Amino acid sequence: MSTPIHLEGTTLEGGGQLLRLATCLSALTHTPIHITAIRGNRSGGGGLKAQHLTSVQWLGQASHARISGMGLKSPEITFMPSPTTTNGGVGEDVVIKQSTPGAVNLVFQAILPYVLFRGGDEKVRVRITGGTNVSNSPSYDYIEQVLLPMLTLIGIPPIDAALHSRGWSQGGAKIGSVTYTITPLNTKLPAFLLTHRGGVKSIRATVIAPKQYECQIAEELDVMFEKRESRFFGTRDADIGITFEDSQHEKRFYLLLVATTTAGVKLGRDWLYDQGVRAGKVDTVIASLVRQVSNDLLSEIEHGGCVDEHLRDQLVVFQTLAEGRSRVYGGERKGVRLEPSLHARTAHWVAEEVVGVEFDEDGGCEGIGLAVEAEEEEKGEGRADEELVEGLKKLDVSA
Ligand SMILES: Nc1ncnc2c1ncn2[C@@H]1O[C@H](COP(=O)(O)OP(=O)(O)OP(=O)(O)O)[C@@H](O)[C@H]1O
Repeated sequence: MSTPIHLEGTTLEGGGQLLRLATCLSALTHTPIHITAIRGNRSGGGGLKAQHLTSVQWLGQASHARISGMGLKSPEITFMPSPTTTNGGVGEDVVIKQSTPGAVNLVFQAILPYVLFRGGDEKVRVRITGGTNVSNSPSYDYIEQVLLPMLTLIGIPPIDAALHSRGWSQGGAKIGSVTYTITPLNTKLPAFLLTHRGGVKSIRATVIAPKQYECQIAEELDVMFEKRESRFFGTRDADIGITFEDSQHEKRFYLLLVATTTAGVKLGRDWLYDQGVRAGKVDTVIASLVRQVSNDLLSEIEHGGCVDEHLRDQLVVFQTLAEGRSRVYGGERKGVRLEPSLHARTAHWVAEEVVGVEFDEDGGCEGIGLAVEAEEEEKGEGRADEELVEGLKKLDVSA
């Protein structure tokens, strides 16, 4: 087996995304890696948290990897996937349990490319428990309204999302659960171009907050939309929808705004306010929530790019694995191209180190054209593995 590629975990963003992307690419391409100073740029000493352990453990089982260094707070791991191709997909039902409200969608982010590119004839239902609305991670609502439609736009078979219950880390930890139904790819993902944005044709607001504030938040949103209509929609008629859900706790205020363009592009921005509201301060919290999220969405619309800040780094893995040159236009300000976020630059770096692709300044990348393993089996290189599928069906991480 070749010497593992070394990745220094404090590079650029230096958080958990570096670990997730590196292990996923390693598992898919059978490339051994060694990551040191894991999450070294995070406060509290870094190292593996439960959510990271869950993802690495699942990918390790799926790729028959030998892993050393697994454990809570561990600062380094070596991940050595089996060099032999295995086939047969990951099974039809995958259940990943977290006993804390660790972000469901960061686990999903880690394993989705593996499920897609591993191939297989059957749809895969992935049920993950944990937090569905957790700060600094994609919420269930963002995944359902932004990431999944954008993946369909770039050529991934539509993925269905079903929310069984919400999971929160604030207002008393509550474990939620989600099922994503994924159709694995049956051939290489062709290169994609996300370069034409189109004009904004509709905006949808998703509000999750204590029931008694429903009317007040709706009014605040109405006033904001009226003031900013021409900045959002230009000369087009405004098409606005607001949905409200009771968050059932004073510490849970969430707002997501998603713009849909004439080219089918989705741009989203959100904020989870989970600090608790001091007596007499609820007006300020609601006003800040609406102002902050609408400012963020406006700035995403005004740069003219085809991805919002968060989606940009989440598409890097698909550019890397597609066949041919994919390009994602990230927008510009005052005639100057917008720099990718630190998360996006970190993802570029990881992909460059692990599989040798190169990202250019225009958001372009020649992908490696990863063959789905079902294709390889037809050529006689794969082998079915019932035992593995059984193991992956249930992963229960109670760390
Ligand atoms: N509001 C949001 N909406 C959508 N995606 C988000 C949002 N906030 C963060 N993300 C995405 O979540 C991922 C967070 O990665 P990051 O390394 O910061 O998290 P992490 O694994 O929790 O690690 P750490 O605990 O080390 O911060 C990135 O892909 C980022 O784009």
